[in-house]
Amino acid sequence: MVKYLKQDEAINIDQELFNVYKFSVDQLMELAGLSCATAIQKCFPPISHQKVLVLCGPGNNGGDGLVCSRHMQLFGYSCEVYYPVRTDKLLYNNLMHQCETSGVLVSDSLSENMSTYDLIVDALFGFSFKPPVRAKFLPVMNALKKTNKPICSIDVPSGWSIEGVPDKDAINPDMLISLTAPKECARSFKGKYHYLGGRFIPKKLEEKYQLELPAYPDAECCLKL
Ligand SMILES: NC(=O)C1=CN([C@@H]2O[C@H](COP(=O)(O)OP(=O)(O)OC[C@H]3O[C@@H](n4cnc5c(N)ncnc54)[C@H](O)[C@@H]3O)[C@@H](O)[C@H]2O)[C@H](O)CC1
Ligand SMILES: [K+]
Repeated sequence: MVKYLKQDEAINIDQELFNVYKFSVDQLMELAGLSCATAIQKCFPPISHQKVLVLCGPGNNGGDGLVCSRHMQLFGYSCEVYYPVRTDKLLYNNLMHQCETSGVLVSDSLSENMSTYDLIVDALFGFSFKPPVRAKFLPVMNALKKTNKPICSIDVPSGWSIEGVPDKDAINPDMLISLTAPKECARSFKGKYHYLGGRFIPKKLEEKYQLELPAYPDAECCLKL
């Protein structure tokens, strides 16, 4: 059985990938975002889910969302990104520029009416989230709670504490793509599709943390759990 990670384990693995294995954040984010776009394409193809809203938060989970939207646009979706709190770093400025020059509309104003979209991608918060949600993100979290459109969460359903059980009024995504390995809270996931993505963990690191990752088929970058 694949291991479910505690918050500090997920953070330590991430740090080890950067500091010991010398990956750059750009590299891992590109692989993570591509694996998310690929998994989404398998479950919600563009023919039936053309118009997509990608909600991007202030950290690397939001960065995965930016990358994911660019790949989804290439796969034939029409993507719009809601990105309210931006990090003024070269990586994020470049990711935004790449989105815009790929035809993805990036905006900092929220369309309250999510019913015009066929699919919502939730890239607001990942494994570094600490509840409760801060004021700036309450409107988008409330809109997400209300929508009846399918939600696909990247790495963690936003608003869920990483190790606990979700609140009664928490979002209930239809799809979850766990990156590297599922986090403890993913045990409460009741949606239809649970995928694993982020196929970049060296064997030695997998063994050190006893991740027990399932074998990805062939050259696939994601896997249905
Ligand atoms: N090893 C991997 O699997 C990789 C995963 N990636 C993705 O990176 C995120 C984790 O990124 P990180 O920057 O550490 O944190 P988050 O995106 O989860 O969020 C931090 C961000 O959010 C703010 N924040 C925290 N709590 C709150 C709150 N209660 N309300 C509002 N805002 C909050 C905080 O201040 C930061 O700004 C992981 O989940 C994956 O998606 C990498 O892309 C590649 C390696
Ligand atoms: K998320």
